[in-house]
Amino acid sequence: MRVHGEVSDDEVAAAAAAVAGDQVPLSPPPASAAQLRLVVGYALTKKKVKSFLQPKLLALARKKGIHFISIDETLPLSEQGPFDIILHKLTNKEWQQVLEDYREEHPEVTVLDPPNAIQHLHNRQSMLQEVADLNLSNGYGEVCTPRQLVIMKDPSSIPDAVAKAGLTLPLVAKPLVVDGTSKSHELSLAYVEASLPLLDPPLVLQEFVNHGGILFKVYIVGETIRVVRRFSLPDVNTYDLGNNDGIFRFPRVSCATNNAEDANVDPCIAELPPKPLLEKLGKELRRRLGLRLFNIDIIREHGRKDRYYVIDINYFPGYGKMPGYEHIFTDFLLSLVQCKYKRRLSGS
Ligand SMILES: O=P(O)(O)O[C@H]1[C@H](O)[C@@H](OP(=O)(O)O)[C@H](OP(=O)(O)O)[C@@H](OP(=O)(O)O)[C@H]1O
Ligand SMILES: Nc1ncnc2c1ncn2[C@@H]1O[C@H](COP(=O)(O)OP(=O)(O)O)[C@@H](O)[C@H]1O
Ligand SMILES: [Mg+2]
Ligand SMILES: [Mg+2]
Repeated sequence: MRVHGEVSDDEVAAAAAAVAGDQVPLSPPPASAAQLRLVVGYALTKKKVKSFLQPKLLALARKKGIHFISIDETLPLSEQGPFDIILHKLTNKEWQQVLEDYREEHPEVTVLDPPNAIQHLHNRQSMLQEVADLNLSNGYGEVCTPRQLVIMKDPSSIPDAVAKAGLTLPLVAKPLVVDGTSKSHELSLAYVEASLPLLDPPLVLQEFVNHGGILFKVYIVGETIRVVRRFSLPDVNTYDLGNNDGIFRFPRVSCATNNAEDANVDPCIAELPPKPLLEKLGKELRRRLGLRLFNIDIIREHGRKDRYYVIDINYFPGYGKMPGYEHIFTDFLLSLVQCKYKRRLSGS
C-alpha cells in the first residue's frame, strides 16, 4: 500500500511497511480513504472483466483509493505492480504455477484466493466433499449434498453402477470437471435406467431433488453473505418419470436472466434459507475450503421446510449481478488491509 497526501514521509514508510511486512516501527494506518492507495492486480477472462469491473465498481473504488490494474500474463509478475492484492480466475496450469511461485516470493501480497484451494472447486466431486463432511444440522435446518456417484468411463456400465450405489432416478448428469468452458455446464437429466448408457463420462451422477423450481445463490465475499433467488428446473413427478425415456439436456437454467427475486411464487418455496444457517455454512466453508470469494447454489427439498442441499460451489461467481456488490467488494478489499495492519500491530 502506498500512501500520499497530507502525511509525513515517516508515516508513509511505516504504513507501507506495515502492509508489506517490513520490520520497522508502526504508525497508525492512513487516516482517511483520500490518503490511501491500494493496488489490486487482476487476471480475469474478458467475460469476467466485463461482468465484474463495471463502471460503478471502478468509480466507487477510485473514490476509496483502490486502483484496479490489469495483469499481463505474458510478463513476469514480479516486474508488474507492485500489488497489494491479486484477484484472479484463470484456470490454466501455467498460471497457477506462476501464482504459487509469486506467493512464495511475495508473502506480503494477498492472493485471492490461493490456486491450490480453488482447485477443489474444479471437480464436482471434491467441491461438495467439505459440505458432506461438515454434517451441518442445527435448530435452523440441515444442510446436506445429494447422493452422487462418479463415472470415469464406459457408459455401458452406468446402469449397474447406479443400482449398486442404490441411487434413485431421476439423476442429474454433470461433467466431472468444471474448467470455465461452456461444455462443463452442459448438464442433463436421465429419467429411466435405459437412458443411462447414452451419457458421456467422465461425469457425476447426482440424485435429482424436487425443490419447487427455485434455487438460492448464496454469494460469499469474505465475511459478507448475500442471497438471491433464481429459477431452476421444475419438480419431476411420476408422470414425467413414465413418459421420458431419453436424456433431457438442459442449458444454464439458473443464470442471471432467470432472476426470480420478484416472481410470484408460493411463499413456502420462495422463503430464503434462515440467515443463521447460511452464516454458519458460509463461515465453515470459508475455513474448510480456504477461500474468500465463492458462491454456493442451494435448493430446499420441496415439502421439507428445513432440509437444504448444496448442489454447486463456484469460485469468483457473477458478483456483478449481486445487489450492491460495488460497496461490498470495496469494503472487503479495504478490510484486508486493515486486518494486515492489525496483525502487524499485535505482532501475530
Ligand atoms: O456455475 P454456475 O452456478 O452457473 O455459476 C456461474 C459462474 O460463476 C459464472 O462464472 P464463470 O463463467 O466465470 O464460471 C458466472 O458468470 P459471469 O462470468 O457472468 O460472472 C455466472 O453468473 P450469472 O450469470 O450471474 O449466473 C454464475 O452463475
Ligand atoms: N441435484 C439436483 N437436483 C435438482 N436440480 C439440480 C440438481 N443439480 C443441479 N440442478 C439444477 O441444475 C442447475 C445447474 O446445476 P449446477 O450443479 O449448479 O451446475 P453449474 O455449475 O453448471 O451451474 C442448477 O442451477 C439447478 O437448477
Ligand atoms: Mg450452479
Ligand atoms: Mg457451477
